[in-house]
Amino acid sequence: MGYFTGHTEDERGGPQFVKGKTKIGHVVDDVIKVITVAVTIVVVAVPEGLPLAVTLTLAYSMRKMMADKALVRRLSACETMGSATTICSDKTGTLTLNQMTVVESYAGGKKTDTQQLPATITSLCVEGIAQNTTGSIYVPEGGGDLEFSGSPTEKAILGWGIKLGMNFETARSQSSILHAFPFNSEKKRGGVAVKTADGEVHVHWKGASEIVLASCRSFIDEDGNVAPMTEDKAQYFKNGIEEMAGRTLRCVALAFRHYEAEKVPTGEELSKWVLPEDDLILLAIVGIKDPCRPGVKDSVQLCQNAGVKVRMVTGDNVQTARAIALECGILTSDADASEPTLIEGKSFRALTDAERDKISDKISVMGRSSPNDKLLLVQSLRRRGHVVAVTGDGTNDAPALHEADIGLAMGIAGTEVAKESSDIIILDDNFASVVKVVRWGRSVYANIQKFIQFQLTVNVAALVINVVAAISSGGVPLTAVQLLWVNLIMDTLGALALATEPPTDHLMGRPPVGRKEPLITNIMWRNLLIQAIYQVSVLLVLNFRGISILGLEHEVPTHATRVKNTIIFNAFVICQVIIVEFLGKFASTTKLNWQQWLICVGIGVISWPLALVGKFIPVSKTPLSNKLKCWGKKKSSGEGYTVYESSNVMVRTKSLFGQDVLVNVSMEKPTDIKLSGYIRIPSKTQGDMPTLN
Ligand SMILES: Nc1ncnc2c1ncn2[C@@H]1O[C@H](COP(=O)(O)OP(=O)(O)OP(=O)(O)O)[C@@H](O)[C@H]1O
Ligand SMILES: [Ca+2]
Repeated sequence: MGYFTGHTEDERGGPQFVKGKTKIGHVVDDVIKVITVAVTIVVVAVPEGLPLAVTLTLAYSMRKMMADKALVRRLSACETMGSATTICSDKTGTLTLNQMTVVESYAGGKKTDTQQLPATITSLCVEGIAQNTTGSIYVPEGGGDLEFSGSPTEKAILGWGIKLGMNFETARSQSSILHAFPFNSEKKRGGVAVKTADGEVHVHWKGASEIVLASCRSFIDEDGNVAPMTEDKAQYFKNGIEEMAGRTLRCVALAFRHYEAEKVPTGEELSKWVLPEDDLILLAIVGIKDPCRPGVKDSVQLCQNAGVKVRMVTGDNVQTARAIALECGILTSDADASEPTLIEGKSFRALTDAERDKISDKISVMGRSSPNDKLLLVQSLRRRGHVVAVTGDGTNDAPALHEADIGLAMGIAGTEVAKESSDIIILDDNFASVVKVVRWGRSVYANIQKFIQFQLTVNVAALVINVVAAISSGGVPLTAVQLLWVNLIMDTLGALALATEPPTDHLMGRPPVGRKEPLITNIMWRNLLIQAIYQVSVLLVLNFRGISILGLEHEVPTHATRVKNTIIFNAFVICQVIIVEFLGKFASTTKLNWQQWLICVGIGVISWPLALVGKFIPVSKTPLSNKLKCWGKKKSSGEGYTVYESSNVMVRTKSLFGQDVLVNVSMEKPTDIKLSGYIRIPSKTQGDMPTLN
């Protein structure tokens, strides 16, 4: 506008546009210039580096997390993990070592030493142990230690069998298996029906001690005779279990019953046979030691300091769970150990959804839980606004892993199905690695925040300077090339630099962001405004008064303007901590003398103490975005978060592996700037991309 009304000046100081005199070619040239600046300003204003930065920081941390024994399957899970408010962990294998040995046993109606057992008990126990197992024992040919295979619990029980004098091969050959019901976490027991050499049928059961005990009608006494399970005796065994469990032991009971051979189904029917599970005769109860992982206590403490509540959800006995929880610091004192802090899966299951929501927050330990109870707990916690991370290993943990905000599967003990439904696989099954994931997640979140703050500052400053200058004088101090260059640097180098910042310890010293906090916090707004205002005011002063301030009045006007603009550009860039000496002519800058350089550096350097001083300005707790509601950007407000229009941006970018990917950056929740979709665009060469949702 100013141009066509003759208000702008050309390089010789005369009007640039004189009606009838200025050539058409000139006008087109100048119009193109104006359009270039306009387009540049738009390019600068759009933070198109954001998806790149997000992808970069996620991909970078993903690679680093591999070293910390976490395999990330869904990229955005790392960032979500940073805002986790609670972790529901398994006990066996995650908090404990999963190295089990039988250290105590009840058999023959009392606490025993394996040596002095009557032969009837030993032979029945051996039969049950050898046949009712999914593990096996291998005897190395040249002698040496026996080799056990199977789950740790199975191995421990097989080991106890050896102590009883069992010879695995012989015991296996002495009877034949008719039908088996493999152990599962739902029923917490496994059984097998065998036919002995003399034609008898025995049904052996092995499983969670108090559950098996409840179906026993008799036991074998110290003389090897079957004796009825009186109330006294049942109580005696129960006390024994409680006492062992109280010392962190995991209790498994062995029982059997006779069955009429003629009643055993044949042919087709046999495979559908439901093994009889009542009227059992108790053979033995064993206490298995599975020590806490060293360092677990510290990891739990670390989580607590970070405001992340650790909960234990285990299939094990409530008392065992309690003892282990006390040992690793999930429970702090015996006083805690009452409902609902310590709860049994059964009672939790029996509640209604509303009742569950009332207590779920308080639950620290859930014992004797089935995989479905885990799911119920996760659902309830999520309804309470928690960001829930869940660990799981079994096939039927899949629903809970799926439902959780972050599902963590165990790499060693985990089944394929569990891994398939998880977001992250913990390769060494260790709880400490879970905590490391939290740390990485927080660092990812912080890096994205830093990048946004950085970009917004630069964008705001560049825009304001140019717009103000353009409106008032028609000329822009930062040219299109300069702006594009700055933009390039900001978007790529800025993304690289900030995305690859490693996590620091102080990340674990503050509470999690949870669901409610906006992505751009008030602190960020404050820092951003301070920097932007400083840069804008200094640079604008330079722009309008620069020539006199710098003492360039006596220079040729064109040169003076160039020096001034160069200073503005340099100061601007140094404000973003980047030096542009080598740019030379390309960005239409000229050589500066050392005093002029000093001014640039000086202006840039002031940004730094300013950032420190800024930290002392108090910031209100209510997110600024809430205060800005009236601006009409808001579409609807669900519980705890705000939904903005144009919430999804599909961006094409390159992954770290060099493939073209489409990234769907969802900004539905201010806390959740995340890759909600990640589609690989097929290319001829496909590297080993992680599978993403
Ligand atoms: N192979 C097995 N045979 C018989 N009983 C078992 C076997 N494994 C476990 N048990 C019994 O079942 C109980 C619960 O097992 P479950 O698989 O539900 O939990 P877990 O996976 O061992 O524990 P967590 O949930 O903490 O990982 C154990 O306390 C034990 O008494
Ligand atoms: Ca940009």
